[in-house]
Amino acid sequence: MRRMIRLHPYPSSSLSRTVSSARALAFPSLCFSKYSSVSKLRSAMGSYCTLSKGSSRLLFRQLFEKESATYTYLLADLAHPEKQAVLVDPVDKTVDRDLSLIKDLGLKLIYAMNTHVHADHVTGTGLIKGKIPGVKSIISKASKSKADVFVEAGDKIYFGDLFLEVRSTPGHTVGCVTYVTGDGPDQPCPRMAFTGDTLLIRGCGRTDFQGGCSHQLYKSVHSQIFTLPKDTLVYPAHDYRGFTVSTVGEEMLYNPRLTKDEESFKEIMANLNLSYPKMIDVAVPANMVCGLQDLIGRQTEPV
Ligand SMILES: N[C@@H](CCC(=O)N[C@@H](CSS)C(=O)NCC(=O)O)C(=O)O
Repeated sequence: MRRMIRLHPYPSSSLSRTVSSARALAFPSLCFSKYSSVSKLRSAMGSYCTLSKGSSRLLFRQLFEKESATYTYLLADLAHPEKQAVLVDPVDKTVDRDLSLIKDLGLKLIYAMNTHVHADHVTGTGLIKGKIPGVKSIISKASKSKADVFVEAGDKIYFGDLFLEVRSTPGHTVGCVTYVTGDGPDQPCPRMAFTGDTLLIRGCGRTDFQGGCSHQLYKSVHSQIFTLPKDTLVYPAHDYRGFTVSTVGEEMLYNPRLTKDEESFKEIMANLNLSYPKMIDVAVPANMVCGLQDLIGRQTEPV
């Protein structure tokens, strides 16, 4: 069953904002020598969509936590009277920074959501709930973790009049989901996919613990992410090499793992030889309760 998750129902507002140059910011200077013309490059990467009302009303920030190389994403609907906002994959160590930004920007945080049960850092969700009591935590039902709201494929998570659609993308963990900005005239264009650890830039999440499965990850990426428009922006939960954003079209062309056939992919994944995340024994139990166990006894700055 598809559900719409909206904490504060309100009538839609009419918009008369001028279209900004967000597209130029998203695609600063794509210029690869193998493409002899702009049109060839465009057909490989996906044609540009017309900027929507949703693009100008969306406030978007990519935030970084350097110890675990984790990205947290802040999204808000600036056209909504309350400027409702969500945080995707907050980290405990950077909660104060994130909440101070939210305060500076005059946003109302309504959801702290996770793409999955992380193994390398403790989620900031528990701390955030302690500091801003109305905030609700969100995670997938399949994660079997504790949270206020459990989501499944097809659910829409509203913040103001904008929404994130839930796509089930297991493989790195059983409960991994990808949150994708809405499809519609008043939603951001190009779309944005918050892929967690399912799809990384020129890589993907490991599949050797937490119910990981290479076959599932391959299927998830090909059926749930590579079927999005090619100009969809890909925002992962981690990057270890300094990349910040990619597109579906770019990953379909250049991802060294997911451009392979499934058998070759499985072989690559079986031979990654990565050491276990340093924090795994602390992070997984903490994240199974959305970081709430850490609340007691922790010294936190009031926001
Ligand atoms: N060295 C880091 C952990 C690095 C790591 O294993 N990253 C994960 C995502 S966090 S569980 C991963 O899937 N990496 C895929 C890859 O190809 O690097 C630490 O000790 O925390």
